[in-house]
Amino acid sequence: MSEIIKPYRDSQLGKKEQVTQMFDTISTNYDGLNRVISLGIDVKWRKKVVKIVGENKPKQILDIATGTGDLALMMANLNPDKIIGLDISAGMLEVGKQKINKANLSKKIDMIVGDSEEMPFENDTFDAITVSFGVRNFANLDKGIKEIARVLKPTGVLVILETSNPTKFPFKQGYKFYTNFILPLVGKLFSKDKVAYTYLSESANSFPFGEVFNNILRKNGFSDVKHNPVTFGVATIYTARK
Ligand SMILES: C[S@@+](CC[C@H](N)C(=O)[O-])C[C@H]1O[C@@H](n2cnc3c(N)ncnc32)[C@H](O)[C@@H]1O
Repeated sequence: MSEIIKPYRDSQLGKKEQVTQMFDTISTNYDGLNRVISLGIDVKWRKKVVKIVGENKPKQILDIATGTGDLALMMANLNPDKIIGLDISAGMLEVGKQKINKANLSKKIDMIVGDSEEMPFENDTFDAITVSFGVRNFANLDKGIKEIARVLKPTGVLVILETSNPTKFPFKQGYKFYTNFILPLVGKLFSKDKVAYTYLSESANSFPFGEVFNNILRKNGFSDVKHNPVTFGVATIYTARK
């Protein structure tokens, strides 16, 4: 089992509490910094996720670790009956709710505070579940994935977008430099939480990706697991069924 990466080295709090505190703190400038540090490419990746979800014509969608709701908002174009965005950080959800109200989508998208590892839903509730840049922040990854399997319908689809590490020269070296030096520097200069972007890059560097993550999905209740690296492997889109 790999080392558990937490945001604050000096804090006695567990990962879950630290992650909640960190995202609450950075919530108001999360969107702006997100676009900058991903050079805007995250929008392209999210579109791919929406396309896969759309192929399944879902009526009930759950976006876990929805944050400020970017993916939930994009999935409204699929015209499902309901989208629920769930997140552990009330601060991130507050920013998301403002965007949803502005887009006049508050009847279509509900934003609720909740923990991916213990969700307030019946078994077999959702036709599609998405998680973008959320799973590497879970305190207990196995528990979170099992819980997703529980609330997904037997016919449903899980789509996960998460950072991964390019394995080929020169992208591997370029990405390491970017995440080890540029990302923490941008965070130190512009974020309200000086260590947040160091945590985000450390957690990205240590997250199990590709076939290793596929096996974590299989072990916790999923089959038909596929993964598709995007932009030289900087991120990966995983799809799976129960
Ligand atoms: C990097 S942000 C991603 C937000 C959004 N999905 C996006 O793509 O921009 C990670 C989010 O995961 C949330 N999170 C972390 N652990 C969680 C948990 N156990 N349950 C629900 N949300 C969680 C954080 O609060 C944060 O909003």
